[in-house]
Amino acid sequence: MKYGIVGSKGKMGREIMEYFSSFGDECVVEKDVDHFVERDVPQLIIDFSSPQGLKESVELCRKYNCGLIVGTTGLTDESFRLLGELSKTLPVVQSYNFSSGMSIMKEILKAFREQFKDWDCAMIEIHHSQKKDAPSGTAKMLKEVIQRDLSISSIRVGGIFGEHTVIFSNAGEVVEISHRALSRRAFSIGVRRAALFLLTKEKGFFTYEDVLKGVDKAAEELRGISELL
Ligand SMILES: NC(=O)C1=CN([C@@H]2O[C@H](COP(=O)(O)OP(=O)(O)OC[C@H]3O[C@@H](n4cnc5c(N)ncnc54)[C@H](OP(=O)(O)O)[C@@H]3O)[C@@H](O)[C@H]2O)C=CC1
Ligand SMILES: O=C(O)C1=N[C@H](C(=O)O)C[C@H](O)C1
Repeated sequence: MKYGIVGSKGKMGREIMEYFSSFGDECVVEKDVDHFVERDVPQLIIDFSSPQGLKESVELCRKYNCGLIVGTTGLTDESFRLLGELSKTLPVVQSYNFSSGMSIMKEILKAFREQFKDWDCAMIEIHHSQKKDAPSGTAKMLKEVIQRDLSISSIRVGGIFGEHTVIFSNAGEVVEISHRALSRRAFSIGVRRAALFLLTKEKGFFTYEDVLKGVDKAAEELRGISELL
């Protein structure tokens, strides 16, 4: 596939380019703050930049008439308004966490949140020291899943790729539900799944859970990508 990346020189941008190139995918548009390269027309744009960068991604999607994958966190109401507008005519996949383990953690929390309703609850998220936003996008997303008010502690240290722990405790016990990314590959694998899903859609707003539900094995085999599963 031919794709473009906004945030191409960033940590995730470089990881995605490396992973996608192992499938023969071609990055034909690169965009950063002072960098723009256009080698061909992309079939989709991938945004791992900043809320400001996302505005540029939306403009690029209109220019190339192609879909958008958004991994950027710290999005504002205005960001979601722009994505909602775009999704009326083109497909958009947005997620604050493209790892499949995090989708499973969300399912676990959905299944058990009711049983923990009388327990205290708090969250800790730990990321590398260069991360700009706090709390992380994933922490905000998990808070929505848990459906209650809780405190989130954010730690920024070293090169940690991303750790999220939800703690339930009462006077006598503690239950912790944790996810830890062991490398950025955990995210880029999900981004490529989302890209293959996006290419089958004409328009609409989708989450990564929609991608996981909608990935059709037969269609994947037809495209020769069954090694992804
Ligand atoms: N959803 C998910 O699964 C994941 C999400 N993320 C999120 O992805 C985003 C990027 O993370 P990461 O790669 O670590 O960050 P980096 O700071 O390493 O990279 C960000 C990149 O975006 C570029 N950028 C920033 N603003 C603009 C703009 N206005 N226009 C064009 N380019 C811009 C920067 O360009 P320049 O260098 O020129 O400033 C840089 O290359 C963050 O929001 C992070 O939270 C990260 C990992 C997983
Ligand atoms: O900035 C990061 O690195 C990450 N950001 C995402 C977030 O804010 O939740 C996802 C992941 O934890 C890595």
